[in-house]
This record gives sequence, C-alpha cells and structure tokens, in this order.
Amino acid sequence: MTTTLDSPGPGGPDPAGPGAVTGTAVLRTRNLVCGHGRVPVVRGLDLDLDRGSVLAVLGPNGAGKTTLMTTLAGLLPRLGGEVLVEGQPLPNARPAATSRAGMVLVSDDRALFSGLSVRENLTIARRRGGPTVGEALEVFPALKRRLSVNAGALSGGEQQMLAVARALVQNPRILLVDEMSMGLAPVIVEELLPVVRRIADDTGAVVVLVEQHVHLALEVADRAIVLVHGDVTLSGDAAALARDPQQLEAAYLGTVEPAPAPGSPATGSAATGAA
Ligand SMILES: Nc1ncnc2c1ncn2[C@@H]1O[C@H](COP(=O)(O)OP(=O)(O)OP(=O)(O)O)[C@@H](O)[C@H]1O
Repeated sequence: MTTTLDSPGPGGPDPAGPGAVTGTAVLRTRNLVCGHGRVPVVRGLDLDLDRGSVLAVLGPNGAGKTTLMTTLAGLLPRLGGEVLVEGQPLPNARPAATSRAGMVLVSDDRALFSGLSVRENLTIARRRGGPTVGEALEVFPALKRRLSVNAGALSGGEQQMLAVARALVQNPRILLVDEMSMGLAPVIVEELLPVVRRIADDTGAVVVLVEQHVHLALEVADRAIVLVHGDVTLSGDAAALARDPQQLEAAYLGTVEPAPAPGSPATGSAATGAA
C-alpha cells in the first residue's frame, strides 16, 4: 500500500507518474528486491532520481533502509529487479563496478581508517579527475585544522565530516548517505545535513539520504519515501510531507489511507513499491 503526497508546484503536475521512465534519471531502480540470504526485506522498489536531487529515505528501525543502501552500493546481492545508472544496468553485487559507475556509500559506521590522518584518508580515496583534497575541505573548513590528526582521534562530528569529504573526493554521481546523524548531537546534525543539499546543488550528484531526524531530512530533501517493513507506505514532495505530520505518522505506523484508485496515477512520485 503506497500513498503519495505531492505538491505539483507552479509548473503543474510532474509528468512522471510512479515508475515512469523519464529518460533523465541518473539513478533508477525497477522492481528492486533487497534482502539477506534468500529473505526479502525491501520489495519491488521503483525509484527515478534526477541529477542534483535529494531523496530522504525515512522509516522506523528495521524497515530495510540500510539493506537498501548496501544493495544499491553493490555490497549486498539484490534478490530481484534492476538498478540503472544513467540508463546503464549495473551488474549484481559488484561493488567495484558500482563504484566505477559513480555510486559512493557513506555507511553508518563511517568506515574510516582510524590509524591514518585526515589527509591520508582523503588522499588514498581520491579519484583522478575528482575534487582535490583541498577542494573537498572547502566544504568542511573545520577539518583544515585537523589534517594531520588521526581519524580515530576526531570527534564524532568531525569523523562524519571526513566520511562525507572522503566520498566527495571520489567524485560521486550518486551519493548514498546512511544515517549521517548516528551518534551525533542534534546541533551537529543541523549543521551537517544542509551540506548534503549543497553537494547536490553544486555537483549535480543525486543524494539518497537515510535519516532518523525526519524533519531535518525533509528540510534538505526534494522528495522522500517512508519505508515500513520493506514497503513504501508514503512517497512524495519533501515540503508537502513536512507540512503533514499526521500523514507522516500514519505512514510510520502503517495506517495510511489506500493509494489513489487505478486510473488516477499520483504524479511526481520518486518511488513506489510495486503492487
Ligand atoms: N546481516 C543480516 N542478516 C540477516 N538479516 C539482517 C541483516 N541485517 C539486517 N537484517 C534484517 O533486515 C531487516 C532490515 O534491517 P535494516 O538494518 O536494513 O533496517 P533499517 O531500516 O536500516 O533499521 P535501522 O534504522 O535500525 O538501522 C531487519 O529485519 C534486520 O533484522
């Protein structure tokens, strides 16, 4: 059961209905099934994400958000469906090929080399043709003073900045950010999340953002989906979702109204769960 909540905006409804092929999507999934072993966790997910757009993936614990991100990154084999980058299907469970296609994951454990300095962490990750270490640090000036400090000695907020800066030097076409706020004080999260928006705006990267701070995430995202037990229970324009906390709460609880009747497709959906 999927409900959509969209604000058509001044240009009228988004012509792309759920699952529509717009021809412009940088990241597209079709009937994507993710899971562990043979057990499906996320079922039948269709996404169409255009250049420079930010999608917030919301949902309660255990909904399948990390499973989705890990599968998109090619670290977990998908159980069904397709993932396409700029129209090119990605091979299944091939992280190197996925990375070459421009997909970069900032995982919730940050996965830094704790015994290496900030500079070393960035230098070894840098991809030729991508932003320089100096350019990446322009996004996080606070790290400039910490260049020779080992990653393991940084504060949680600094480690998260480094994890995102390390993703930036890989020149992502698609940036997957899994729970940036994990273990961070809300005041730090409020500083970090807008950076994600800036990255999408400045570099044109698609950003997929898993976040528990729902309202902060909706402030920086263009669109959002709510995943519950692996199904999309709500999808739509982030600003519209932010204005409707009751609908959001109902989606989290799995008690949303049924999706619009067949023949009246909801417009502008970033995502649907296949029926
Ligand atoms: N390695 C694993 N092997 C088997 N099942 C797993 C594994 N990791 C997660 N799961 C199961 O997959 C489901 C989705 O977990 P996932 O971590 O993707 O949810 P999540 O939405 O990211 O939750 P959270 O917000 O708590 O991080 C859960 O039922 C979880 O128990």
